[in-house]
Amino acid sequence: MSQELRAVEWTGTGLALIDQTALPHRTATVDVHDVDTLVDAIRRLVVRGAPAIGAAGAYGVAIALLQGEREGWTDDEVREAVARVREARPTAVNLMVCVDRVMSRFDEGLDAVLAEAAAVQREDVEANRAMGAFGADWLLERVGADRPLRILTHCNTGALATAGWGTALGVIRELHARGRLEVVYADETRPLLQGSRLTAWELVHEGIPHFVQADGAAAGTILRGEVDAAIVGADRIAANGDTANKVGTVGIALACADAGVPFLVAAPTTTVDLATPDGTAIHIELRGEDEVLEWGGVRTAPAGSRGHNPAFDVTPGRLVTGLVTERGVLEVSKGELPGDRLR
Ligand SMILES: CSC[C@@H](O)[C@@H](O)C(=O)COP(=O)(O)O
Repeated sequence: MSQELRAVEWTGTGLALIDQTALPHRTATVDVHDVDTLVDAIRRLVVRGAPAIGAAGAYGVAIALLQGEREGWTDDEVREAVARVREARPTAVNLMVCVDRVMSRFDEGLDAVLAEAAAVQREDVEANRAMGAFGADWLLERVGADRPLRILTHCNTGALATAGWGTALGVIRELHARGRLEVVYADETRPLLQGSRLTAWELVHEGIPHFVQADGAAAGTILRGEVDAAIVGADRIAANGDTANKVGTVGIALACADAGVPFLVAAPTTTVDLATPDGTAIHIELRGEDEVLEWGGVRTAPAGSRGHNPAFDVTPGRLVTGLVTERGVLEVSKGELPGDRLR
């Protein structure tokens, strides 16, 4: 890609968000100047991916301050509006962490808030670049450097899901840049197709060879020996390494464990929630039934069916071969736990 994508951009007066619901067929942006629009954009997945919603939430504090100025809100009303942004989605801890970080500068006013939000964004890109290098080094050392690697990934963890570059997709981009990547198996990622719509779109733009496959194909592809490693992102990682990520992830981890294929999670330390002891304490977002009962606004399941639509699942830490953060790689399944190593 000639110019790095920016899913979340501060324009000087508001946010310009790439509308990820419209991709890959239409490239559009949603302009955000008020809190309701931002909360709606986060809920509808106009902006999505844990680090990207963290960045949007960080700038959300500035949006609330500016709207408050225009509409004569009290400080408490601005804080209430910020709380609505902070709670727009429950699983990705980055949203809460980034909003809280920027709120620590609230009393200093708009310039300080904007400087902190810009730092959140800049540091995320730096973290992604570092993860790319650590993850690629680990894979080439542990999996083998004798031939280019075949990597499976799930959901979208690229520039669209972050402040830039990507987490798991950042490792994949780094392998490609080093000439050590053969092919990517990109799971389509039902029900909202972040894999086939967004990851494949990024891979096409990067010129990275890939197959889009149905989620149900992943375990078979792994067990047939067609994958050297799986790499995914995360929405929240507990102190014991249990990892919440897009629904479907735990099945990939189980297949990898059975096949002896490394299963890596790549996420910045802003996704590690040391206050959460294990995966049972992670709030899993339950989304609307229509997302699984309909496609493109047309009902696909019979009338009378109910839909079960958890947006995420939890992979036990014992199945996580490596957790790649900007601080290096922890071999979680061998007992290198975030709670011990990342405090
Ligand atoms: C770098 S993005 C990491 C995760 O947020 C990603 O894998 C994921 O599960 C995104 O879910 P989404 O519902 O699309 O926001």
